[in-house]
Amino acid sequence: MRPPLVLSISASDPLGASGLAADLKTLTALGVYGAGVTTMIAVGSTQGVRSLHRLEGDVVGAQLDAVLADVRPDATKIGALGGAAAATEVSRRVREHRAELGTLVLDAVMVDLDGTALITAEGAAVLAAELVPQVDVLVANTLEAGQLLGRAPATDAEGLREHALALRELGPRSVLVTGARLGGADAVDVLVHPGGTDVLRSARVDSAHTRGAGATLTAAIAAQYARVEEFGRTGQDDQVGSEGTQDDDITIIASAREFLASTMIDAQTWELSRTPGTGHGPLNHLITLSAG
Ligand SMILES: Nc1ncnc2c1ncn2[C@@H]1O[C@H](COP(=O)(O)OP(=O)(O)O)[C@@H](O)[C@H]1O
Ligand SMILES: Cc1ncc(COP(=O)(O)OP(=O)(O)O)c(N)n1
Repeated sequence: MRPPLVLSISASDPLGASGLAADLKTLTALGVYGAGVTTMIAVGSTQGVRSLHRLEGDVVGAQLDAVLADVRPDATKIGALGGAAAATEVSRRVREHRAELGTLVLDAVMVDLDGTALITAEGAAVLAAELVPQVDVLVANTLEAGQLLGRAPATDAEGLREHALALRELGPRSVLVTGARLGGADAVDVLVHPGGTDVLRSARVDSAHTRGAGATLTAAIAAQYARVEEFGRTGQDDQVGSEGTQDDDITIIASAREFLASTMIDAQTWELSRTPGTGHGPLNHLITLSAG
């Protein structure tokens, strides 16, 4: 027996709100073993990122080599890379091990919710040219989608759809462009997948605790793919083949969005910071463990 396993390749933050910490908590909450490769330390807090410390490319490469020589992920999530060194090492390992990474989910992390750039221009270029074409599922917010396409960010749902369609032309099987930054009563995301285009809406949660939403969503997506893979492996669900089905993307992404909403609603009343009422706090990733 082996548990469903997701490899997260992400940055670390000391608050544990985003990046690797958010990923590992989300994976734990969803019953999936999480392995983690660190790309960068993003020093920050509820008040935002103070400084970025990118790991040398060979340190990122060595972590990838060690973990991939040892375990076979059911799904892999790529998050913040920080710069060209990590992006190049990750792209190379993805090319070499593509068939052994399970479903590959890319959170195209470029800008955080405070507007801080989390990747250099050179890193973003490697991400766009080398990684985007190789992934199964690409998730980008409006700024990231615009940057990947060299266009102005979308300003409405139709723009989200156009950008998702254009990004899918670059190679991913499915593309989710998240539109929370557009405002409005609902958080609207657009998914373009093999079955068509879907507008996914959920009630906007009015909360100061939204840091790490994209990280949490993409970790939850990877977790659901890993669980589907495990069902296929253990024969627990004969409807799901080991390669999944074309309808999996919409079902899995909708379910990951529901998980995200529950983490956001539960953290709404948290008072975590020494300076309440300022900044952006984390979600309650462990909602499934605390629910009575
Ligand atoms: N206030 C909110 N209420 C409900 N959903 C939200 C809210 N903010 C973000 N989301 C959802 O969180 C996910 C991540 O979106 P977004 O914040 O755009 O990404 P990122 O964290 O990468 O910038 C999306 O599904 C988005 O709709
Ligand atoms: C260390 C670290 N990794 C990733 C991010 C970006 O996370 P994301 O959820 O995409 O966006 P925010 O909601 O956190 O802006 C990050 N901020 N830090």
